[in-house]
Amino acid sequence: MPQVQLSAVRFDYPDPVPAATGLLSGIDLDIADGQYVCLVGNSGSGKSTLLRLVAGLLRPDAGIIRIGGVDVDGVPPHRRDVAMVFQGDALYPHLSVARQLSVGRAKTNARDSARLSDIVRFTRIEGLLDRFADGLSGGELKRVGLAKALIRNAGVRLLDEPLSGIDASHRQTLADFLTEVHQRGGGVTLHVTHDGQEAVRVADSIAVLHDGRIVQKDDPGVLLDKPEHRATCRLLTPWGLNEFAFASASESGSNRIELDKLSDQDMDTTPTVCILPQAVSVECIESSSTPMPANVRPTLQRIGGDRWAIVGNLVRRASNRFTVSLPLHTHGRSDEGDTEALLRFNVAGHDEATKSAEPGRPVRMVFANDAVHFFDADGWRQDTH
Ligand SMILES: Nc1ncnc2c1ncn2[C@@H]1O[C@H](COP(=O)(O)OP(=O)(O)OP(=O)(O)O)[C@@H](O)[C@H]1O
Repeated sequence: MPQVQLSAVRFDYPDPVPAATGLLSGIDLDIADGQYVCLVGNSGSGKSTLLRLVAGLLRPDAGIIRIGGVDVDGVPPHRRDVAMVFQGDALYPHLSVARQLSVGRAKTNARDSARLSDIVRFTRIEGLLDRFADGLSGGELKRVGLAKALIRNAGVRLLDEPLSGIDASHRQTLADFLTEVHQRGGGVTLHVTHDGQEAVRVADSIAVLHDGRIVQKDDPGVLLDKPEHRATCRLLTPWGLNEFAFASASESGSNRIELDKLSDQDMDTTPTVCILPQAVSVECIESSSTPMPANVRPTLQRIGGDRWAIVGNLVRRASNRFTVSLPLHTHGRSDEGDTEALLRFNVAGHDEATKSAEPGRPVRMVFANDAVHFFDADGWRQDTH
């Protein structure tokens, strides 16, 4: 039963980059036996560090790590039933790839040989078996490192960015192979990636690491429908996420919400509104109407109980991608006057109204309730709107 549990795990390197909370400041993560979990987070958020803690290459400052229900504090890496693929894989430079794959392995039986040849085929390293590690490209090293880890047949597979540096045409096959290895081998796979879309494709469950904690762990569908933290939204919708500062709601409640430009310094300290680009339709307001004036603050308006609309000027369309500009005030700097700030708003529309929209005209974008998410100043979901 190689389930993996981290409880209140804290870790900082001895000379940490100054941070308010520390690198890993209280990780709670529960991975059941049989689960394929992707850990997503920004670069530098501590994903590789977390894998190293589970592997036993680092020791937590506080908290407990259990593998198969057993506290593994003080248990060395080779006694933890884990196999790890590192980002920059460490291979022996003076050994052929074929020898690297057999290092540390007892004599194989027929079943092991069949497994080995599957791994060699799916990682596409047949042509590399006689080569030495120090002559391999980054992508080739990655595939050999992956093969070496998978051959170990451990109960816990720790994969650090296993698909980065792999050709686009091979990524899907290799991703499918990783899930197949997981299904056949059982146990736990913990796969680190900064690519939210990769995570959605391969994982049973996605854990989002932000600010030293796991802010959400759930089925990919749940994360996409109900992101509990804006980090989830940002990581799982890296392209085309429309994010604004929440400027104000009207007195009558929350049916009209004024938006503002989200500046880089306000990214993590102000209430925000995220609008997903999926399932948005763009309607022409009137073919003869002139573009919207620049001094109108963009307003998100509820239309009916389950849809929202916002008006902007269509500036460009390419295939189904639209760029709509919203004239914005500069957030919090009213003393500087109404600076016209244009924001690109990308949508993916498919219906007839969307197809007839022409650049240079005002348009109304309409989206369903579940495409709009509100977050408080600390980034947590607000369901009151
Ligand atoms: N040995 C070390 N000593 C000191 N600081 C380190 C060490 N290794 C990593 N760090 C720092 O700890 C932070 C987290 O690093 P880590 O590699 O865990 O992040 P990551 O989320 O995996 O990033 P990426 O996605 O860019 O690989 C980074 O700021 C990194 O510079």
